[in-house]
Amino acid sequence: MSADSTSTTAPEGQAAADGASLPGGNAIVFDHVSMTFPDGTEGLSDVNLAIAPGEFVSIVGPSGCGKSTLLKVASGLVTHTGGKVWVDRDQLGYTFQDATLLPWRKVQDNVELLMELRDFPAEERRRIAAEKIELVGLTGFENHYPQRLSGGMKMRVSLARSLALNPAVFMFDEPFGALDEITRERLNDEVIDLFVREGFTGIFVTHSIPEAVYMSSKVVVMSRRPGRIQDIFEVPFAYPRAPEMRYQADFSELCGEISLSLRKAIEG
Ligand SMILES: Nc1ncnc2c1ncn2[C@@H]1O[C@H](COP(=O)(O)OP(=O)(O)OP(=O)(O)O)[C@@H](O)[C@H]1O
Repeated sequence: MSADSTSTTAPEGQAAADGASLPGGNAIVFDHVSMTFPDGTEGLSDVNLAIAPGEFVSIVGPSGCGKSTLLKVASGLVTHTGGKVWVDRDQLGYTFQDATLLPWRKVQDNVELLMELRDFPAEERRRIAAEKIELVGLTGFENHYPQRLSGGMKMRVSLARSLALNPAVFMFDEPFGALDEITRERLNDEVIDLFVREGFTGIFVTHSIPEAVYMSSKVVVMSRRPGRIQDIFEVPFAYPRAPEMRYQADFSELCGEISLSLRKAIEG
């Protein structure tokens, strides 16, 4: 069902059980969205952004500008105070900076968690979990507890857990910020691989401009708080992407343009 978290009824003909019938056929639409927290802090102001199915959009912006708030508004974790949000919340996947695994559950049981909450039959849960565990390269680790996994492996479990519900829209809130560079680059490639194979729409918050360009079909730069959309950059490189792309002149040039925009955002 399409969601407008102001809980007003969607205009006739726009309520949608699938992304195809969201406004303009988009997978997610922010229409003049603003968000003021109860203490009066303005998190977002007049955000307008439409993301088409199959796009991978990274969001960069000054610290505290409202990037996480934007994802939370989309997922319904917080309710926006103005405008409209359109997204099919039944088909949302979400990974956070912290893998948020339950320490007392083995890998298999962590991956089954969201399916359990949705009452999937046990046999189906096991089958889908095995499939997704294989997809993220963790076959053989099903019976390990999170404390025996590296940071990168924990993130893979978190990805598998979200992938189990086959999300049409997958939101990533700085998922690899705490990892070392090599692990981070490897996971970048794995997410791109999943994106190409699974065909979801991606929204990826990061502080790293090269990571944003490497992953995305578009990079959105937000202004400083209250966050607005300041600039949108098209990324002209085809998928799948080769790690060497990071050393190409046109890649560096685009990173430079985005960096300039970000500097303007920070300076206001
Ligand atoms: N519950 C809340 N009440 C009041 N203010 C809040 C609340 N949650 C977040 N904020 C404020 O809203 C602003 C946006 O926060 P948000 O976490 O979305 O920023 P961000 O761009 O993701 O930051 P960072 O890049 O540092 O992770 C910040 O100034 C933050 O302090």
